[in-house]
Amino acid sequence: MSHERVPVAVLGGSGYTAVELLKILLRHPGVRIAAVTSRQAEHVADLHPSLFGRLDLRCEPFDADALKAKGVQVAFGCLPHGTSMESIPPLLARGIKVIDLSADYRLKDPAVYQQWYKEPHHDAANLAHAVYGLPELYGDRIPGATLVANPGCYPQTAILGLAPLVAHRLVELTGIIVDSKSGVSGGGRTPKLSFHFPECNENFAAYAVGTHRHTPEIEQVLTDVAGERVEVVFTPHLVPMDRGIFSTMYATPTRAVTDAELLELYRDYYRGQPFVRVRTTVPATKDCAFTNYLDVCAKVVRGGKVVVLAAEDNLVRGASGVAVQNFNRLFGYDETTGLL
Ligand SMILES: NC(=O)C1=CN([C@@H]2O[C@H](COP(=O)(O)OP(=O)(O)OC[C@H]3O[C@@H](n4cnc5c(N)ncnc54)[C@H](OP(=O)(O)O)[C@@H]3O)[C@@H](O)[C@H]2O)C=CC1
Ligand SMILES: CC(=O)N[C@@H](CCC(=O)OP(=O)(O)O)C(=O)O
Repeated sequence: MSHERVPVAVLGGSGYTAVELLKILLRHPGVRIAAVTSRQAEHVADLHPSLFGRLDLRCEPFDADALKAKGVQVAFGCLPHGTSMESIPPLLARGIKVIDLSADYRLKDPAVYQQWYKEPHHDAANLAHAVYGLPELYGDRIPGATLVANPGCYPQTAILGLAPLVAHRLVELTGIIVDSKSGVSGGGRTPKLSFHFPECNENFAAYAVGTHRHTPEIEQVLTDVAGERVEVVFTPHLVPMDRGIFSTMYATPTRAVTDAELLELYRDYYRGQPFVRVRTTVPATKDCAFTNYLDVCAKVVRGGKVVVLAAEDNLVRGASGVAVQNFNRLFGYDETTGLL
């Protein structure tokens, strides 16, 4: 298929997901970066020296009319949740599609959003038609979407790690344990005390125990996959490394299973999916670093529990890579364009 390059905008240009996205978009043959918005009136390469000589563009303030006038067809929202749902409605109203990397349009029920995000949802109208952008599960819904809610970083490891098991009811659907670890870039570039070098270096700790806002996202999608309520205990940890997420999931099988059966099950479930690698060996964050791959391996251990191990790069597969996967589906490109 031959395409004109699609003019795109990146919102929240100074952040980590934005720079990762810009690097991918620069090597995408079907994209023209028409605008980068930021509250900082800087050249993009001054905010991100790694883009020096690669992108000659000044950041501009967010203005939906100005983006429309530039012919922007799709905006990638790299903004914090809360801010995102303020910026997105004027874009949609002007016919600009949006791939939102924030969590604002992931949870179907605004009351659940308020419960876990501790603020009311302000855009229920657009929430109602947002498509959850996890291509391996909802790929068919993406081409016709106007608003794609890019999935969360931790949730992708848990959802893709557990989906084959819950889809086949091979494990009990409640009490599944999701024990996750993230590198510090998972917290973004905006400074915060716990990400300050002396605080997190040589340190390892859990946070948001029992309260992390990715819990309802994981449950919402796995419940959809199972067709019955799934409940997880999700505990995130901060690891003193730059990037990567590793999740270990523990589930109780509903009948005796073997490693060979699990391998077959996962291979079948992800057949034809270019970015999920079903492994026979234990994955590691370095195996997926700087790539859009999510590696997964399921094993039966002593006592009969099933243990699932999943690894990804939080900034690529966890955010900007999967956003481009969604872009490819929206605009009819091969799913892997720009990503291999
Ligand atoms: N980091 C990760 O691994 C992942 C992040 N995400 C999500 O992607 C989004 C972006 O994350 P990330 O890039 O890490 O975050 P960063 O903190 O690195 O960047 C966010 C950018 O948003 C802009 N911004 C911040 N506050 C405001 C505000 N009040 N009003 C307007 N703009 C604001 C800033 O850009 P500027 O100063 O240029 O205006 C800032 O650089 C978030 O919603 C995050 O939850 C999703 C998956 C993984
Ligand atoms: C290490 C760290 O702080 N991680 C972040 C992940 C945030 C993130 O990226 O959230 P979304 O995927 O929902 O946008 C956190 O736990 O809040």
